[in-house]
This record gives sequence, C-alpha cells and structure tokens, in this order.
Amino acid sequence: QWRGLIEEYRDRLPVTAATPVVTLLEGGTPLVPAQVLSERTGCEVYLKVEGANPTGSFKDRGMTMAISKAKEEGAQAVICASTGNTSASAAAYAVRAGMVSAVLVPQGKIALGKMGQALVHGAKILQVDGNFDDCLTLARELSEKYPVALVNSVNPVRIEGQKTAAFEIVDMLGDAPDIHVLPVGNAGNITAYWKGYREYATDGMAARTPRMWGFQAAGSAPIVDGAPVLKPQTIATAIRIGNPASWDFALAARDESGGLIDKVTDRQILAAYRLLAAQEGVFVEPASAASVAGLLAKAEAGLVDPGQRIVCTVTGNGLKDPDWAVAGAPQPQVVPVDPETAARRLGLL
Ligand SMILES: Cc1ncc(COP(=O)(O)O)c(/C=C/C(=O)C(=O)O)c1O
Repeated sequence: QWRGLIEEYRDRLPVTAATPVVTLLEGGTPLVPAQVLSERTGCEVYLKVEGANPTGSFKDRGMTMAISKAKEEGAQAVICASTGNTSASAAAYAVRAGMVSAVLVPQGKIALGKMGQALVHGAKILQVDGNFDDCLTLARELSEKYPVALVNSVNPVRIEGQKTAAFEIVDMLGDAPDIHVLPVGNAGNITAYWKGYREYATDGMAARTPRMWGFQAAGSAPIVDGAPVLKPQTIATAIRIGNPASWDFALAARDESGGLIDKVTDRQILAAYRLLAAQEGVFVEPASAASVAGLLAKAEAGLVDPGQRIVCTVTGNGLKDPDWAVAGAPQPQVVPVDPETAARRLGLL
C-alpha cells in the first residue's frame, strides 16, 4: 500500500519524528508509456501523469510537506495565491490538518473545477482585481503581518515535496531520462525536479541527470522574453504568470542541466491537449499540454536523437478545466429510444 510521500521518502525530506504527517496518500503517480508520441519522435517517451494525485495536480506533493510543517510549527491558518491548483490543494490539505485556509485568486481567471474544489473544501476565497503576481504580492504581505502560514512555492518545503516526482521516475526507470519536459509558470516545479534529479545522482541512485526542458505559454513567457510580462495572456490559465517567483532557480536548472526554456503558442498547446486525449487516452488540463507541445516542436526541429528516453510531466487533470474539452466539439445528438435511428446516427448501417 502506497503510504504517501513523507513516509515513502522520509529520509530525503526535512521532517522528523515530531512532524505530523498530513497526507492524502499523494504521489506514486503513473508513468505511462506514450505510444503515439514515441512513434512521432522516434524516442522512448513517457508521461508522468500528475493529474492522478488526490486533488488532481502535482501541487499535492508540495502541499503535504507545507501543511505538515505548518502544523508542526503550530499554525492554525494557511494562505496562498493561486491560479487554481495550489489553492485547491491547500484547501484540501488544510481540512486534513484541521486548519483554516485562505486563497487569493486572479479575478475571473481560475478554471471552474479548481474554484469548485476550493469552495467545497471550505476555503475563504478572495478574487483579487489583478493577476496571479498581484495575488502573490498580497499573500506575502498578509503572511508577514498576520498569523497565516504562506504555502506558495516560495516556501522551500513546497519544493522539497515536489522533488519526489524525480525520485519516483528514477525508481521506476532505473535511471534518469535523457530529457525531462514540463510546463513552467511560477517555476517551482522545474526547480524541484532539478533538485530531485541532482540529489539522486549525487547519492548514486542515478547514473545521470536529464536535460531540463521547460515551456511557457507564448503570451506569458517572461523567462523566455527576459523580462516580466505585465499582462500575461494564455488560455492555459494555470501558467498565466508574468513574474515567476522561482525565476533564478529555473535559469539554474536550465543552465546546470544543459537544458532549455522556450515558449509554445496557445494553438500548439491546444493541439497537444487534443492529441493527448484523442491518441494517448490521457486527459490533461491545457497548461499541462505545454510540455508535450514543446517536445513536439523540438522534435520537429531535429533536437531529439532517436531512442532517447524522454519524460513529459503532465501536471493537472483535464477535469479541472472541462470547458476546453467541450468547446469546438459538435453538440452530442439527441435520438429517440429506437435502435435503428441510433444505429444510423452512429454510422452502423
Ligand atoms: C496544471 C499546472 N501546470 C503547470 C503549472 C506551473 O508550475 P510552476 O512552474 O511550478 O508554477 C501549474 C502552476 C499552478 C500555480 O502556480 C498555482 O496553482 O498557483 C499548474 O497548476
């Protein structure tokens, strides 16, 4: 039985016997062979399906750590800024810990599923008249002035929890992949993966570290453009972030690993989003598809070698943002309870 990240990787996490373990048995997510992507690229491609976590995104990895440590320090309330998944996760883990959660989200820019999660877990939600970066500024100020623990990925224990995904991949594959691909928003996750791969290589658990390939949305790509984006724009609302908190760490992950951080358009993101669902059978939210969109673009550009092992992290469950699955699809027909009519409409006769 999978015991959750703190128990599975206790000796690699900043916890002691005094740390209460607040868990929803997160982690241990599927590493799915991507048959179509492997054929398309000539590589051995896997998907790390983080939508299989308890609240439907990779944020649970950091949140089990952040909430457990907050509880250890006697916090009774936590706060975070979020484009949605951090707040959904913070709200759920706060319930487990018997804590109050407050979440600040950018007005009108949070996917329905994520808003539903924060609401149903009883979080105090404020829609901020600004973007995610404004929310983070506000959350930091509030946590400095009032007794609320900040659980955004500027909190290093979030990174500690999230690095476990790299451990799982090496444990599963027997070594690190040649390339690890993932979306980049606030840049906590690319920072965490690089930390995890480096720690495993240092300890001899892996013979190598991968090149880290991060992808931002073209309309929200401060790291690629080299300057904060004041009005980030993308349909991938989870990574609609103009001034990443872990900017410098992301650059270090890129440079130390010999990797890259580039951008993909919303059109490329939606094409990858549809390919994953229609050809790999994996339903992810738009931001998650940025990693696969980036891999396809770089493979087209001849930047992958045949047979390379590549892992793409798909960070959130498609159910978070169902509007995109419905948009652009034909309205399902209504038929009478009549087999012949149904057969004809299905093209069976
Ligand atoms: C599905 C999904 N995919 C990718 C990212 C980018 O990860 P980072 O580069 O570590 O920020 C997020 C981030 C979401 C938040 O930042 C939040 O929830 O506040 C996400 O939800």
